[in-house]
Amino acid sequence: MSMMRIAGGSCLKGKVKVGGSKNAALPILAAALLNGGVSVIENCPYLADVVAMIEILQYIGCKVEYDDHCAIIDSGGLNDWILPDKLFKELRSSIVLLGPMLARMGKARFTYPGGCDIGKRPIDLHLKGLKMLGAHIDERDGHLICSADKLVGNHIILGYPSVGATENIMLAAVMAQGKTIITNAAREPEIWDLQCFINKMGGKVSGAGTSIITIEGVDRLHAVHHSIIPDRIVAGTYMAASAITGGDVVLDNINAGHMVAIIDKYKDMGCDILSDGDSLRVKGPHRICPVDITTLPYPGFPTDMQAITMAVLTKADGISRIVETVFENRFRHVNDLIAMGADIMLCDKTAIIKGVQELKGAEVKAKDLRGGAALIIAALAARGVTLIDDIYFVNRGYEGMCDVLNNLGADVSIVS
Ligand SMILES: CC(=O)N[C@H]1[C@@H](OP(=O)(O)OP(=O)(O)OC[C@H]2O[C@@H](n3ccc(=O)[nH]c3=O)[C@H](O)[C@@H]2O)O[C@H](CO)[C@@H](O)[C@@H]1O
Ligand SMILES: C=C(OP(=O)(O)O)C(=O)O
Repeated sequence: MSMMRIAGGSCLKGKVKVGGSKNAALPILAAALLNGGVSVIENCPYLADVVAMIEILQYIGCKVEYDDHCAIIDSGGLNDWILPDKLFKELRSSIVLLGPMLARMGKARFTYPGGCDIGKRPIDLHLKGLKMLGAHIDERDGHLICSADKLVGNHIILGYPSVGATENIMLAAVMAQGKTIITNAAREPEIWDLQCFINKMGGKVSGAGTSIITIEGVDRLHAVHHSIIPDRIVAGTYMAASAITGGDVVLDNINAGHMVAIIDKYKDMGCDILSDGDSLRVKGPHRICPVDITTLPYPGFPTDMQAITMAVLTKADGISRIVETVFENRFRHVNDLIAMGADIMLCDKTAIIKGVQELKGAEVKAKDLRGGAALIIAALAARGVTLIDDIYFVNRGYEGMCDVLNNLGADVSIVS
């Protein structure tokens, strides 16, 4: 297994070109099943989760070419309704294949999805929504068998604005008979990007970005060409790297409008942030100011930035509080930060972070994607060398992170 070795202490300076969003690319790859034809998807990041999603599409009969961040998918040959267990468990977004599979094949057999181990992550809202569109679901031997003679639009009120459930219902409803309304839908930018993709292939979806999404079912869709939105969490991670090292980093190819909650918080932390819409210049402060954060669905502060921002706050000039409201087990990075000299106390959903003068290098282990990224951020500012084991978690969400950080002046390498 690979480890990341980071010799801390460099002040990061330079430019980063931010790639396409993982969480937008994955449902859009799933949506490529719907048109039974060609989808050209640009700015598609080269990440472990994207590779797994492409392998699933190939397994069930699609032709896929992937080169230079462009995926070309021909879903005309879709011929299998049994989704491969091992690949399905490699990522969370495999579950959003269910909606398009029902729309195209009328059935699907699948196991429970994978993704970061940050809570129970049930799929009840997905299944309830699909049942309301006419799907039948049976559980047998650890597999779910889902079928529908036809899908019919309905009014679905989500008990929680789940990102994945909103996507799955949108995808199933695109070719359903009649109108579907999703109330209390997730409002994340990745949902808006999915709506753009669906509409470019001839779908009729409106309202993404608000909590009410309307889908008018259509009979057929056509070929589509689309470019994925920038990854706001990757951008936020390099913002954190600049903040904790007192650096001066320019983030190119971002959408500042998708990052308002993150930018506001990093300004409160003392960062000097200049934005011109699709680029951001982030200058880290001399001393980081403590802040209080509550993670919330969009447009609130994203849970995916929680661990990363906690790493920055370990060096703040005072006490910060972070309340994690989205996932019930997303503090697994805390003990490793403590091993690096951080002073953090956990009390149920709240982490109390007392800033310290200095972090020190240590041997630590990534437990999930953003928790792993948080350890990298802390290590950049720590005295001495940090070794981060199980670094493969980070490859699920960051492309070429070692090179990006070294280009900014860090001292990072992968060791076996
Ligand atoms: C691939 C992807 O896009 N992943 C993102 C997506 O995950 P994901 O789509 O899994 O996140 P959800 O919005 O569905 O989950 C939010 C909360 O709802 C709960 N829930 C969800 C579905 C369900 O059927 N029942 C239920 O109880 C979850 O356990 C969790 O506590 O949104 C999360 C919240 O912004 C992000 O952290 C993830 O990075
Ligand atoms: C939790 C995340 O991903 P996933 O939902 O794919 O596990 C994430 O991107 O931070």
